[in-house]
Amino acid sequence: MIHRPPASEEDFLNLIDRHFATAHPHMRLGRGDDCVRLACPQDMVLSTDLFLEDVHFRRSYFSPADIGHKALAVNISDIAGMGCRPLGFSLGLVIPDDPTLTTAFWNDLLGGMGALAHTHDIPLTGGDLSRGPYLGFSVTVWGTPGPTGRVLTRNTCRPGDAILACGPIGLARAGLFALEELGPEAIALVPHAIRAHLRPTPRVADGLALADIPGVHGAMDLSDGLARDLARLTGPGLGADLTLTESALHPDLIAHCTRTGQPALPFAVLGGEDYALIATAAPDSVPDILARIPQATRIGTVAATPGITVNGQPFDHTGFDHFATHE
Ligand SMILES: Nc1ncnc2c1ncn2[C@@H]1O[C@H](COP(=O)(O)OP(=O)(O)OP(=O)(O)O)[C@@H](O)[C@H]1O
Ligand SMILES: Cc1ncc(C[n+]2csc(CCOP(=O)(O)O)c2C)c(N)n1
Ligand SMILES: [Mg+2]
Repeated sequence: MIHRPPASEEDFLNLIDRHFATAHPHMRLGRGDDCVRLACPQDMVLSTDLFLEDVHFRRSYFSPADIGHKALAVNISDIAGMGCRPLGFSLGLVIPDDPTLTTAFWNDLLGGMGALAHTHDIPLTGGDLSRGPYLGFSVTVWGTPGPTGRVLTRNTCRPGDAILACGPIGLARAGLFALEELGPEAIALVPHAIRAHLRPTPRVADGLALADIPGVHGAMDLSDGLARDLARLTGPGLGADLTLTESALHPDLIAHCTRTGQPALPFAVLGGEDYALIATAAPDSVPDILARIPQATRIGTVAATPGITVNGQPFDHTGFDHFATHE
């Protein structure tokens, strides 16, 4: 039976129960009723993200466990981008009529998701499932601020603020392009880039640390690439002067760009799906930030006029947009 799709909704829900506990201190009443009853703190943040086959992932190079991990990881990353910690999540599933989506497949997928949920000690509080034209996930995750009660937002920086990044820039894009070109074979060439694309790590600890430093003015997670997300961080009327050297980029990104004959810096600035955090901060707080978050790097300065420059040159390409035809 493990090699066939679950036979009924009830079978599916039983499978979910095998991977996710029905009791947790955050739930006063767990899955099984019309609604979950939560034990919530007063101050919460909440976010929803879709994760769709052939838009966000492909089954040809994502393992089932990778799909489960990333569907949840990109959502937890939004909580991290607010400087908060996650508390729980719900899961919407769209499932095509496909004999290869066996119980074994779902066990692996829910196992990948469950392992990440376990890492962050967050319960699956409920969800919904339906037949549909292709495989898709809608995850809603919520969280709460850290001990200081501070939430980091966008549109809160001033000209002259430092721009910082926690996590590699552009690496996941190198992984995506290598996988799209070569399939799973790409792992031998650029293993870190492949992992960055398939298994992003939500940077919850970094976000909480940023929220704890008064000089930090704002933050967000980087999903559409610096070229598109920087303007969202600074808000209208401001821009970003980036100072980036190739030596600051990950060697796998350089290897991918060298092999495919393209300049590495623009590739990195366009890069999407890194789920790094970007933050703005008063310049005099940068040493404190770098001391407390050693993996953070300063990548530039907030400019008083809109637009992005990279090492003094205007950067006119835009990053990822679901509705644009070109990057
Ligand atoms: N269908 C929708 N209905 C209402 N609000 C939406 C809808 N889609 C997006 N939004 C809101 O628009 C804002 C930007 O959404 P978006 O999904 O681009 O978030 P993001 O954090 O910038 O990207 P990502 O989700 O990739 O991290 C969010 O506040 C989101 O809640
Ligand atoms: C098959 C395939 N084609 C293209 C991409 C690239 N991609 C898809 S969504 C996105 C931005 C983040 O998503 P969202 O804005 O929905 O949160 C990016 C960069 C991919 N991952 N897989
Ligand atoms: Mg986000």
